[in-house]
Amino acid sequence: MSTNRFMHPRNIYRTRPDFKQMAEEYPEFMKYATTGLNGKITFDFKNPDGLRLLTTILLKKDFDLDVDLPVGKLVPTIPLRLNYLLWIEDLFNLNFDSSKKIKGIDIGTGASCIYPLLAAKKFQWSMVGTDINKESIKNANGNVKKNNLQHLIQVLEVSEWDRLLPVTENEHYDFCMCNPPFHNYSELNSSDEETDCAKGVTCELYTDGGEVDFVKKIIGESQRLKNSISVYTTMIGYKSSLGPLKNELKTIGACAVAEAGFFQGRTTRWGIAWTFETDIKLKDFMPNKEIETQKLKLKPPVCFAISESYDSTTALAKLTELLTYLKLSISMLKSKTDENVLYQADVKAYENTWTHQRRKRRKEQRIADNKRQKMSDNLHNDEPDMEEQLITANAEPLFAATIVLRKTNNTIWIDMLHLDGNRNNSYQVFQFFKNRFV
Ligand SMILES: C[S@@+](CC[C@H](N)C(=O)[O-])C[C@H]1O[C@@H](n2cnc3c(N)ncnc32)[C@H](O)[C@@H]1O
Repeated sequence: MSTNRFMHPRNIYRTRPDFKQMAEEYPEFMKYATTGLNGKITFDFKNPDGLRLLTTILLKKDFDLDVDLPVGKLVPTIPLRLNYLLWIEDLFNLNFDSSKKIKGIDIGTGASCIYPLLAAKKFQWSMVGTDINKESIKNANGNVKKNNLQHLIQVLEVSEWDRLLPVTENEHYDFCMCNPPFHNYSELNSSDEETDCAKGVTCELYTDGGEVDFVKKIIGESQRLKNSISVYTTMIGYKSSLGPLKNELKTIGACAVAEAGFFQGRTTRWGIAWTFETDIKLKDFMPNKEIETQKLKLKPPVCFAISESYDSTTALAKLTELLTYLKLSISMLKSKTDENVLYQADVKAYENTWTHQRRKRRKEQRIADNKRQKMSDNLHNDEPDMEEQLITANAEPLFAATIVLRKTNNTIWIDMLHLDGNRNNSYQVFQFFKNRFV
């Protein structure tokens, strides 16, 4: 199923960019692309320099922005950045007159200064972008000047303990936004450890306590700032962070809370918005909801009882291990009604990981070695890659299902519900689980 249709309706990347036209207009594009016998252009998305060039071209072509993306810093994926900004625009359309001059803050603007640049150019919003990294601040300032946007964008260096407070003294803002470092430093392998921010991309993606702690600090500051900012928003990299953050917002008494899903290619990110102003309306943006209801109408369940040698704990551990092994994309589902449900998730497979296991293990080892090499070359980039977003955005999953682990009358069952995709794949994945559990 194409996930492009879950992009924001006004996202121009719902339609794939025309590579032929790009190659004609930007000859350097062909440095990283090849033309097949059928005339089809294939771009080398694995090349970090190519990805940087492609992003620069898209920003020029689609937004008339000249952006310098330095080596060793995050290359921002534009479809995702647009999805987030368009949701914020939706929230303003709900609340403000279109003539209102909007003022916003981007916490952690990065070397690209991508959100302020897009916000200023596309919507004419005034923006303050903050960051803790001196190199990023310098490059961000350079990008603002290059595009003559100094009248709309200000870039501020802040301390790592601050989020909003240094910006908001005596000033009212309409909104704030943030693409936080998602991961916790403790998740870094000790061999990869690189805690010094000056060294590059790691500090853009990692923070003490991960995104939950990072955003909790924003929430804490918002409790002090209250109506100094009309709409607080942030992006989230893990769906599991939504729960704890929404709980935190409940405890501090936010008047309204809304959430969003940003779908692009195989990558999903989430957004949360909150306000303390009683007359501000917020609205969820969950474009995949429609598909969730469609799924309920799908085929009857396929299930099997697992071997009695498993108890609830070992069955759950085994299932989690197998799902990780199969590299399925997983969205956890909460069971509201049935306490016998031990695990419930929507899973999707985009590559066949269940056949030719040995050959695949060797390939994986080679890829892992390459990745480690890249990391030490400081090219590691945890962003959803542009290939996923622009090319495989149209890819159908090979297999999709809801997987449930449940205990009924002392027997543990695995159900595969709402099977979708190729029948053969569904059958093979079913057998894969059955062979390992029965
Ligand atoms: C994931 S990057 C996002 C960069 C850019 N906004 C983008 O979307 O591509 C997170 C950024 O937050 C910055 N950062 C980390 N802690 C910060 C803090 N306390 N205040 C402001 N920025 C911070 C990092 O230096 C990094 O540039």
